[in-house]
Amino acid sequence: MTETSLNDRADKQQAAHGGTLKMTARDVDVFYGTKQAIKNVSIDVTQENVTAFIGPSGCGKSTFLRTLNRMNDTVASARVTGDITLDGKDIYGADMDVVQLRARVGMVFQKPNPFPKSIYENVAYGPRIHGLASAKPDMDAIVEKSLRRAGLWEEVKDRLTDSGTALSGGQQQRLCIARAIAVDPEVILMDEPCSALDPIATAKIEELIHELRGRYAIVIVTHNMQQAARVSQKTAFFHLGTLVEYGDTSDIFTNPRQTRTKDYITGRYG
Ligand SMILES: Nc1ncnc2c1ncn2[C@@H]1O[C@H](COP(=O)(O)OP(=O)(O)OP(=O)(O)O)[C@@H](O)[C@H]1O
Repeated sequence: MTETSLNDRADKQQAAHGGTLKMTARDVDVFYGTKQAIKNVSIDVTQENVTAFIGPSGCGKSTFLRTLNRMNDTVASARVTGDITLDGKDIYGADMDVVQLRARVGMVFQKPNPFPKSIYENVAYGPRIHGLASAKPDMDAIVEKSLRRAGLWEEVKDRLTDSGTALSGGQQQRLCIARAIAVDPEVILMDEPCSALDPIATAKIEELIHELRGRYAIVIVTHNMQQAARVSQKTAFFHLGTLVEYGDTSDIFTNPRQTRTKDYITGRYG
């Protein structure tokens, strides 16, 4: 295929999705036992955009986020149906290596959860189990690069042997982001990453999200509509397990098409 036609194809893909398609979900249902938490959700996650999932408590944002790296597999009662792909490949397919998948689609949780180990070890652990570094200098380079990308290097470079749990909450969360980055992910899922942080630590994480945008496809669940407006380019509004509306963040917040979205963003419920 000529370079021109490859470019044409890429342009068309961009036009179709407002970005390069990274993950797709089609007709996804999630059940906990007999209770249905997600109903028929279809959405595209694009490379260049930060995608925010918003909606009232219990609407299924976290449940849906966790389908994107099969984190729901760890919940015995959870059952997922429908199709979810990463670079066109079915992530629920029999030949998908779940450990590999969770490195490619990393996750940062609501409460910072560093291992009770040194700062260095927190970052080096993943690359070690995935065999990404063959010698100490390689590992040192991965640890430094990951901490730099997470905006933490300057604060910790002289105390890499200190425990990760001794850092402030905001630093711990950036350490968890560095840990996700260390295994070279393609997508980073963030489940309310700032809800346990003060406003200054929150601002740093938001700044970091801006810096990481494009290098990684990012999906963030947030309760905070201002945060969604600040950090994302695409927003998905969930209500009672359904995806009510998905579009450009600017449209969702200024010109929503659905009454339920409008009611939520104007504070009528939530
Ligand atoms: N492990 C579980 N077992 C059973 N039900 C669950 C489980 N996790 C979530 N649920 C239920 O699934 C529904 C969706 O929950 P989920 O946590 O995904 O919503 P959410 O929008 O992320 O809520 P919040 O904003 O409060 O975190 C809720 O009714 C919840 O009670």
